[in-house]
Parts: sequence; structure tokens; C-alpha cells
Amino acid sequence: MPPSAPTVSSMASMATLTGLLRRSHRHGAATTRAARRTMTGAQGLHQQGPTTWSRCRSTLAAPLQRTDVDALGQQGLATGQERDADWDSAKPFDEIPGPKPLPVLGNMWRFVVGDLAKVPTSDLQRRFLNDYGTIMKLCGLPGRKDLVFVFDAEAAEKVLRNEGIWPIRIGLESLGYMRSLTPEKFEDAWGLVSTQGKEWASFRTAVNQTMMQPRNAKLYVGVIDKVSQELIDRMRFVRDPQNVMPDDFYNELSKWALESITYIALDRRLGCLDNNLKPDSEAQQIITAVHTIFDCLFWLDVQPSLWKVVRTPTFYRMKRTMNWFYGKVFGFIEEAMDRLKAMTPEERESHEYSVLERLLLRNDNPRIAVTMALDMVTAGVDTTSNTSATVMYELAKNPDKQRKLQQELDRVLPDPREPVTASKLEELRYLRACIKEAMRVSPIIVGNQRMAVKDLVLCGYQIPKGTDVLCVHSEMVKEEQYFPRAREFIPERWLPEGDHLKALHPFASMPFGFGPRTCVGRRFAQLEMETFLAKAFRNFNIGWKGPPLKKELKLLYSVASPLKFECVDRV
Ligand code: HEM
Repeated sequence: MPPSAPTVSSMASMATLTGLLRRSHRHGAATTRAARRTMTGAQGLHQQGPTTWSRCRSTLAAPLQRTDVDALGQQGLATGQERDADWDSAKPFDEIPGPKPLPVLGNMWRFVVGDLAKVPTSDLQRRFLNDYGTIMKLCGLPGRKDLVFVFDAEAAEKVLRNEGIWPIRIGLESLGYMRSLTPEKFEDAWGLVSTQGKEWASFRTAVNQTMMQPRNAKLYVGVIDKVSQELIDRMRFVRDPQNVMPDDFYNELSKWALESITYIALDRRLGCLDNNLKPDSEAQQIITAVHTIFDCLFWLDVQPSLWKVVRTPTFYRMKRTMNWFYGKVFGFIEEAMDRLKAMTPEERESHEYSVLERLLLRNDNPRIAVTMALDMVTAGVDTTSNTSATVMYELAKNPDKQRKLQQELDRVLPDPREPVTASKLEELRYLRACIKEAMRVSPIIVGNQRMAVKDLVLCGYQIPKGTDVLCVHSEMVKEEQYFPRAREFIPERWLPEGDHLKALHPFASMPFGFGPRTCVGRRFAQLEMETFLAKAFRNFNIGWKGPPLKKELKLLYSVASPLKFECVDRV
């Protein structure tokens, strides 16, 4: 048994937990049916019962008032001071530049018919930086609080270092709200993505060790290697006679990411990379559900949407998909619990516990495993597949860097079909530098957002506590002052040799976030990407046969044109 394996004594409570989970699921289905019967047409949030609404408010924490901020975020402030020392000499909040809202219409019209209507979402941040400078304020959008954008690494450092011990990151409110509609399914386990304060902290504490310990991730290297080998085999199967990938190659990458993360979250192989995957197969249905949820989150939470006032068709689509998905995940977790219960004491002694089993055994509440699995599958597909596509693209466009990587790979993995192991991965320093550099040159997130939990001075302006601040790393990474030759792909800047690393500002590129709220799936994401990319560049010389790759900003910066990789077998 690995040193941190859960104690066998916690098996005693498994029978009770299974009963509890089954009861809550049946009750959940009944409540959902009842909710469907009573919630007809375009009801606003305020028309629902007080319990649901109060739960919803505390779950979403939006919009937070100053007093809520005190309750949620004041704990553990680095300095203990309420306000930055230079507050009195700073310019007032109202003077922060930004598009001026019109009376009644606010700023919404700009995005519909005004000066910003034709700006692609992926260019908006650059436009804001050019028009207003290193700090700007966007206000006057219906249902949204004012948002301050900072494009300055010093300011980002100040925001993130003063986030408190329960950092507040408002976003994806629709996800939290949907969960609040069936509280019996999520009671005491609302997940990480859209919760704040105590609810977020108790969940994070319950899952943190299992998710973040490097040795837990390493347990999966064998399976991730197998899944990655399946993708390599599939690449050989789907490429055309000129060795070029089909236009929908991104779909293959997202199947690989889903196959990997569902194994980690649910102890389950789905068979996503099967050459004969049927359109009505379980795997294909799950792939579709994950993409639907991601798409709906974009339309409900990023695009201007009236779902907080009127139930939109997208709202219902998301609700239907989430209920279906919950049922699926729930079924897988019940199976895992049954397997655990059936184990003999001897088997338990020698068993290598999976992430799912650890989550079930460490916590008295099986809903934690269910919600964590939902969050993992929701957050763990488009993130790793888009990032892997970016790394492949940058290396295809920079053949000298690709050759250097292949020299490292040939040394560490002399046989291209040889399985990747944890110790071999440790030796792949240049590969890690390539991934870091691709995440800098073309990050998938706009930036990191926090609510200020004390009065801050940023770029010379007063930022009262309770203000949401977005640190726009996706633009900082393009600035020469932070990264010399910023537009070039130079993995060497992340290697410890030389002075490059010392010169970099640590808060300019932060692809996995920061502090106690940092990406909880980081270890698994790194393991998946390193394993697949090591195998891909060991097996193929990868070129690019298309026009420059387009990205669009949806929930993430995502691939928006065909991935025309030429993958020629290396002899
Ligand atoms: C390349 C891949 C990935 C990137 C770049 C990425 C990036 C991020 C970022 C920037 C955050 C916000 C951190 C903050 O606010 O400080 C985050 C949060 C999160 N990520 Fe990832 N992520 C990736 C993969 C994954 C995977 C594979 C999973 C699933 C295991 C995952 C699950 C989550 C969850 C649940 C959160 C919310 C954490 C919390 O609020 O406590 N991510 N991720």
C-alpha cells in the first residue's frame, strides 16, 4: 500500500455511504421532476423558493457586498493591514480609464452595434490595452459587476499576494446556480469551480492532498502511457497518404484528454479512441455532453446573457445535459463503491488505491467524489487538448527546437514504442520547457481573476475591497519588458542554466493560476501532456501544412481552424 493510502478502517462506513448516496440520488430525481413541474416558462431567480435562493447566493457569492467580502476573504491577509499605505495619494477609482457607459444603455451597445462589435473576442484585451493603458475598468454590462483589468505584472503580484486564505474567484455562475437547483445532490459538496468562502475551503481541504500530491499523479503514468499510445496508433490510422491529419484532428485530441481524465476521475476506460467508435456509444455521448456543457458555460457566463432574468434555451440545454451527466457519473461511482466493498482484507492491504477510491475513503461524504469527478471531467478536457495542440503547433513551426527535443527523447526513450515511466519523464527537461513556453506564447486562459479583499492601490489608482480584478496574463506575456523577444518560441528561457530564468517576472506568465486556489488538476494535466507529447515527437517528425493556426476566445483560447499537422514516422 502506498504510504498515503487511506486507512482500511474507513471501509466500515462504506455501507452507510452507499445507502446515503443512493437515497440522495433517488430524492434528487424526484426533486428535479417536481422542480420541472413547478418552474414553468421564464421565471427569474427571485421567484424560486427561499431555500434554493439563499443556497444559490452563498454558492455563487454574486454580487458580493462589502460585508460579504469581509466574511469571506479577510482571513489570513499577508500584512494584516486593511488598506495599502499609499491609498490617500492614489487617484480615485472613478478615474480609472475605460469605455464610458451611456445612461440606461450602459456599455452593452458597444459590443452589439458599437465600436467593439466587430472586434474578435480574442483581440479585445489587446484593444483595451492599446486604448486605455495598463489598467482599465469595464462597467455597465447587465447582470455583471464592474471589472478592473490590469496588464501589469507588479499589479498582478499585488492582487494575488493579497488574496487571503480563501481567495475569491467569481465566474461560471451558471454552473453553481444549476447545482443549487438540486441541493440534495450536492449538499456539503458544491465543488471548487464556482464556490467561494467556507464552502470552497472545506471542499478544497477534502480533495487537495489526493489531487495535488505528485506521487498520486505518478500512479497513473502506466495508464496514461497506454491511452497516449492509442492516440499515436490512431494518428497513423487517420492520417492521409501525405501523412497529414484530418481537419477534425482536434476532436482526436479531446477524445484522448477525456479518456485520460475519466480514468483518473472515475476508474473507467471509455474507449474513446476506438477506431470503430459508434455515434451512439457511451463514450461518444459523454464526449458530446462535455462539449455541450463547455459551450453552454460560454454562452451563459462569458457572453452577455439574460439567463439571470429569463430562462433561455441555452439554460435548459445546460440543465438537461448536467442532469444526464450527473446520472452517468453517479452510476460509475456507485460501481467503484461496490468494488471497494467487495474487497477482502488481504486485497485491501496490497491494493494501490486510485484517486477516486482515496476520495471515497478519506471523506465521510461520497458526494465529494461525485462532485470532484464532475469538476475534473468538466475542467480537464478542453484545457489539456488545447494546450497540447499549441505545443505541437509551436514545435512544428520551430523545427530547430523540435530537433533539440528529439535529441533528448532519443536519449531517454531509445525505442519509440517503449512505455514512458515516471523516472523517464523526470529526465525530459527540455520537453517541460517546451510546454511552459507554449503556454506562455499562447496561453489558454485570459488571466487570473480575484476579488480584492482589502483596499489596494494598483497602477496608481484606488481599488476598493470587493472589486473584481482580472490580471490579464495573456497580454503581459507578449510584452518585451517581461520576456525579451516575446513573440518568439524560446523554450531555453525556462531552463535553469544561464540568467534567463532569473530575469523573468514570476507573475507575468501564470498558466495554472496561483496560491491555494491554483489549478487542482495541474499534476494530472502535466502528466498527460508530457506523456503524450514525448511519444508524439519520439514517433513522428511533425510539420505544419496549413495557414497560420487560428484561435478564438470562448471559455478558453481555443483552436478555431483545422490542425493540419503532417506526422511522418521517424525511422
Ligand atoms: C493545461 C491544462 C490546464 C490549465 C492550463 C489549467 C488552468 C487552470 C487555471 C488558470 C485555474 C484557475 C486557478 C486560479 O484561480 O488560481 C484552474 C482551476 C481549476 N482547474 Fe485547471 N487547468 C488545466 C487542467 C485541468 C485539469 C486536467 C483538471 C482536472 C483534474 C483541472 C481542474 C481544475 C479545477 C477543478 C479548478 C478550480 C480550482 C479551485 O477553484 O480551487 N484543470 N485551472
